[in-house]
Amino acid sequence: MILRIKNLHKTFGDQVVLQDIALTIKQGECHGLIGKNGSGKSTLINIIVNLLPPDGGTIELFGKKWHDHPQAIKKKIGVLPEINPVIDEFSVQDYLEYVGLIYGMNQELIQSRTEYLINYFFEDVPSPSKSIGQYSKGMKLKTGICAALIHKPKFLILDEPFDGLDVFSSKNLAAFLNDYRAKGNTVLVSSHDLLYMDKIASHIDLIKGAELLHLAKEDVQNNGKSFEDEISDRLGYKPKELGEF
Ligand SMILES: Nc1ncnc2c1ncn2[C@@H]1O[C@H](COP(=O)(O)OP(=O)(O)OP(=O)(O)O)[C@@H](O)[C@H]1O
Repeated sequence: MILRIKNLHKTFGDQVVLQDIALTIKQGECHGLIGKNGSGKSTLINIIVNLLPPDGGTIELFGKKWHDHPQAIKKKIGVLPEINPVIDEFSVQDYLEYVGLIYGMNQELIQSRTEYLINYFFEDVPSPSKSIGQYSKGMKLKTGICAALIHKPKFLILDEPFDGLDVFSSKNLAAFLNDYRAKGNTVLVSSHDLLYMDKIASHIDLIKGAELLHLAKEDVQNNGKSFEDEISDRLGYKPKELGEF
């Protein structure tokens, strides 16, 4: 088992954001986490990756709890959090090297992985003399995605990775994630992009009213409705009356 969550609760003040959440993710699955703005996707991801404490419940990654085995868990997961932690003063290459060194990788491996990831995710190789702070939002996002992958994590967790990528980069990321999963790795991705969720997810987890609903991908696809319509119906999306503006 890659991830097992039981009875998870989280409140901010008197706002219940996550209530009695259960989630099991097995090796080789790709879970798409979907929910409206403010539904709790980033809160759930932040709790899973130990950036935020839950108010109750248990979380096990690779059969281990965070407080017992923090280093062992960290080595096996790769994370793009909602707030992308790139260091603006570094070049893209230096930042990836820095992250690789934190994972204890040797220079040769860092260099070959950096080369591969930059060639795959970037249209042009970023200038080593240009700092990340001088790049666009999409370029920073790509740097964050590369950093999450540098140590080839067994469990990749990406919070809204398609939010800011151009169409070609989004297609490349989707293809990469499908291949990564096919190689036996496991993926959790939150996104509002239902097109890509349909393309990459083997399982769908919907946050609705602080609860997590689990949908089998085949059920969403096989009932005659489009993926988008099915998800919208499940979330209870009702178009607003336009009225007079
Ligand atoms: N530090 C905090 N203090 C108080 N409330 C918070 C805090 N962080 C999140 N919230 C609230 O928790 C709820 C869930 O927020 P979260 O960022 O997890 O939603 P989300 O589903 O990721 O939203 P989006 O799709 O807009 O990124 C929101 O109502 C938000 O205002």
